[in-house]
Amino acid sequence: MAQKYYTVTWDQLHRDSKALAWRLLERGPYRGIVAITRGGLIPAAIIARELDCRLIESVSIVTYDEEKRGEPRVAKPPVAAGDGEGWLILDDLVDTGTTARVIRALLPKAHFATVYAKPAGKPTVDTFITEVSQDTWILFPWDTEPQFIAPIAKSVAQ
Ligand SMILES: O=P(O)(O)OC[C@H]1O[C@H](OP(=O)(O)OP(=O)(O)O)[C@H](O)[C@@H]1O
Ligand SMILES: O=c1[nH]c(=O)c2nc[nH]c2[nH]1
Ligand SMILES: [Mg+2]
Repeated sequence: MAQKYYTVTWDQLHRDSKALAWRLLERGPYRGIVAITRGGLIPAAIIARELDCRLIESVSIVTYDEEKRGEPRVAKPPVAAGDGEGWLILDDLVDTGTTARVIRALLPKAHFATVYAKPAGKPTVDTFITEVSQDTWILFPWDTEPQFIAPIAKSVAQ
C-alpha cells in the first residue's frame, strides 16, 4: 500500500480532465470514447463534453478476484469499439499498468489516456496530465468525504 496521499477534489478533477481534453483535441477527432469502469466514467463524461463526442462505450476489468487472485478478468468487453481504430480509451489513472495492458490487448489501435499516472504504468499510456510517485495513493472525491481535523496547535501539543 502507498505511504503518501494525493487528494484530488472535484474541482481539481474537472480542471485536470479539461487539461487532458485540450491535449487530446490536437489528435482527434475520435469515433467514440471507451470509458474504463468505474473510475474512468467521470473523466470520460467531462472529456466527452469538451470533445463534443456522444458515442460512449464501456469496458470493465476486474483485477482482484477472491478465487483467482491477481488474474485480470474482462467483466464487460468493449464490443462497439472493434479493434479500437479511431477510439479514445479513458481512465482516471494508471498505477501498475495491469488494467491498461489488458485493455490495450482488446483495443490495440485505440489511443489510451489517463488523467493521472504513476511511473510503473506510464509506458502503457499514450497521454496523461499529472504524474505522482509510485508510493503515492491518489484519493478521488468519490472515495472520500470531508471530516473534522483538529487544529494544528492541538495536534502538535504535548
Ligand atoms: O494500473 P493498475 O494497477 O491496473 O491500476 C489502475 C486501475 O485501478 C483503479 O481501478 P479499480 O480496478 O480499482 O476499479 P474501479 O475503477 O472500479 O475503482 C483505477 O481506476 C484504474 O482503473
Ligand atoms: O483510488 C485509487 N487510487 C490509487 O492511487 C490507485 N491505484 C490503483 N487503484 C487506485 N485507486
Ligand atoms: Mg478503474
